[in-house]
Amino acid sequence: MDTPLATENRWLRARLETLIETARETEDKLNRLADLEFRLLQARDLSHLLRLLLQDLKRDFELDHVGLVLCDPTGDLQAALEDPLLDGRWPLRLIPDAAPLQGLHAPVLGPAGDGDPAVLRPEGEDLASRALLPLGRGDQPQGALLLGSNRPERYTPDQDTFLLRRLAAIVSVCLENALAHWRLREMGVTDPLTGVRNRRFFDQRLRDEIGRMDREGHALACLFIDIDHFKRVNDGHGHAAGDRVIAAVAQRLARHLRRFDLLARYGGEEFVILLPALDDSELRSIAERMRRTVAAAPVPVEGDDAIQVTVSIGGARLPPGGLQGQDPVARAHKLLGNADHALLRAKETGRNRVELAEEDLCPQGGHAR
Ligand SMILES: Nc1nc2c(ncn2[C@@H]2O[C@H](COP(=O)(O)OP(=O)(O)OP(=O)(O)O)[C@@H](O)[C@H]2O)c(=O)[nH]1
Repeated sequence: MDTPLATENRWLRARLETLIETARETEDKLNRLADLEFRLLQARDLSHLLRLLLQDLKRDFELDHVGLVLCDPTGDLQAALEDPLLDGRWPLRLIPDAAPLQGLHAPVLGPAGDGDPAVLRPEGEDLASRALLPLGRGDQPQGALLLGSNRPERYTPDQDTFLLRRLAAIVSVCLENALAHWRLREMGVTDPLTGVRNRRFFDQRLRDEIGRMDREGHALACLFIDIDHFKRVNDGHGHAAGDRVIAAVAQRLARHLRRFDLLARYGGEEFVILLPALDDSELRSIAERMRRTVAAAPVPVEGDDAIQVTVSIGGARLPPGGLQGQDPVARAHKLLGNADHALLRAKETGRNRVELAEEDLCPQGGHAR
C-alpha cells in the first residue's frame, strides 16, 4: 500500500506532466501562429493573401470553417477579385457598407448565437463553436473573420483573446496593403479619362495573347478605332467637350466586348481592341456594330449641347498559327501595322467606315507609326 507521501508524489508528477503538455501545445500553437503571420506579412498580392487566410489558416489550425466578410464601398475589391488570377471559389462575402457588422467591436468566442450577424453565418455548416474577429482600424469594423470548429470546447467565452486580436490586426493591415498595391497597379495601367486600359497594358497583353493563340490554336484580331474629325470637336466645342466625347466613345465601344476582349486607349482620340478567336466575318460584324453604336446618338455635353460623332475602324487578323516561327514582337507589329493601314483606308475612303486588312498589306511587318 502507498504511503500518503507516495500518493501525493504521484499526483504531483501527473499534474506536472499535464502542465508540461499544455505548455508544449501552447508553444506549438504560438509557433504555427507566428509562422502564419510571417507568411501573411510576406504575401505578394490579394490572391496570395486570401489563399493563406482561407486555406492555410484552416488547415494549419485544424479549423472546420474559415469565412471572411469585407466591406467594399468602392467596388475595388470586387474588381480585384475578377482578376483572372483569382478563381472566385473563396468563402468570401463582399458587403457595400459596414452596417451588417454593427456591434462587432471585439472578438466574440463561444457557440454560434442568434445574435451573430447574418453575413457571418456560414451556409450549410452547423458549427459547435466559433470566433468572430472584427477587422479594420478604429471603431468601425471594415470586415470580419470567422473561425469555426465542430468542437464546442475549441472557442469558449472565457478564453483569452490576445492572440486572436493580434492575428486580426495583422490580417487587417495585410488586406489594406494588398488593396493599396492593387489600386496602384491599376492606376499604372488604366487611362484616367475613359477608365479603359492604357497603351502600356495593351502592349504587354498583346505579347501574352500572341503566346496564348499558339498554345490554344486560335486566331487573334485587332481593331484600330479613330474618332472622325475630332479636331473640329475641340475647336468648335472646347477641350472639355472633346474629353467628354472620348469618354463616351469608349463606353459605347465597351458595350460590344466579350469578357476576354481587351479595349485600350492607344493615344489621343484613338482606341485599339484585341479580340481572340474570331473569323473574318465575325470581326467585320463586331466592328460594324461598334461603328453603328457610336454614330447612333449624339453625345450630350455641357449645357444642352450634344455632338454627333462617328468613328473609322481598321481591322486585321492573324489566323491560327499565323506567322508562327517569327518572333512575337514582329508578329505583333505586323498585326498592328495591318490594322493601322486598314484604318488609313477607312479614313481615305470617306470615314465612318470599317475596313479590314487584306493579308500582307504591310509586308515589312512594321507598325505604320
Ligand atoms: N479633348 C481632347 N483632345 C485631344 C486629346 N488627345 C488628342 N486630342 C486632339 O485630337 C485631335 C486629333 O486630330 P487629328 O489627328 O488631326 O485628326 P482628326 O481631326 O480627328 O481628323 P481625322 O482623324 O482625319 O478624321 C487633335 O486636335 C488633338 O489635340 C484629349 O485627350 N482630349
